[in-house]
Amino acid sequence: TRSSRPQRMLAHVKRHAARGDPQSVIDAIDYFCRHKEWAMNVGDEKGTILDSVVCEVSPGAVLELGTYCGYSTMRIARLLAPGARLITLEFNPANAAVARQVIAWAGLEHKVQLVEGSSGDLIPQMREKFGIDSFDLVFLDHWKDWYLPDTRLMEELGLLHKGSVLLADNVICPGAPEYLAYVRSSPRYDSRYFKSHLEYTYVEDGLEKSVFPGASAGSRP
Ligand SMILES: C[C@H](C[C@H]1O[C@@H](n2cnc3c(N)ncnc32)[C@H](O)[C@@H]1O)NC(=O)c1cc(-c2ccc(F)cc2)cc(O)c1O
Ligand SMILES: [Mg+2]
Repeated sequence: TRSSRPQRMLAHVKRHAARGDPQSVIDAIDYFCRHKEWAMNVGDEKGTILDSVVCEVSPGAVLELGTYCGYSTMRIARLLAPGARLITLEFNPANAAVARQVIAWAGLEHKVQLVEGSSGDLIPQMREKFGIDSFDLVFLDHWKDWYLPDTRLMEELGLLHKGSVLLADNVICPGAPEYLAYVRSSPRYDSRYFKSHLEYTYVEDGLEKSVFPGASAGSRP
């Protein structure tokens, strides 16, 4: 049967990127998406904003929702300190299979735990299955109407601590209006919008960075 776009992207990586060189894998995917076939990676423009937030937070524990082909997984993992961990969740098995190979080609598999399944099912298992107490950084890039329920779930499970940072892709395109309204209005978050463009296009999009000041915030009279 005909190959999928993620499979063609992986073939392009294997042909043009150097094993063990994350930047060359990132560059190969950006080239493929800009000059051959558009794909929904966070991309190079929003990717530099993601990089700057990762460097600023220098997280010990990161959660990514929506791996897709592993592009943002690599952008984050390549910047992590030794011993820091990135858990990424992907519920489409075909996408997960491509992402595993992309991450391995970049030589980052020892920093990344890719788990197949739905965020709604897996987030409640973070402690028992992965020994994670809380996350310093969460990158939300899965179904856009799951951003809010999953954020509420992480709050309720105590997976966010004072200073935890939520970084959400696509808050304009395709858009996550309920999530935006929540993080921008809730006294529980200090939220800031980083204006950019939809990956590989001139359409407006951006990232919303929301810092969780702590469970006590917003509950004081
Ligand atoms: C949702 C996808 C990304 C991946 O997320 C996995 N996923 C989902 N829900 C869950 C879950 N609940 N748990 C775990 N994984 C989960 C899925 O299988 C995809 O592989 N991302 C997008 O749809 C996306 C779309 C666009 C886009 C923009 C303009 C257009 F004209 C067309 C498309 C841009 C972007 O930047 C995106 O990020
Ligand atoms: Mg996205």
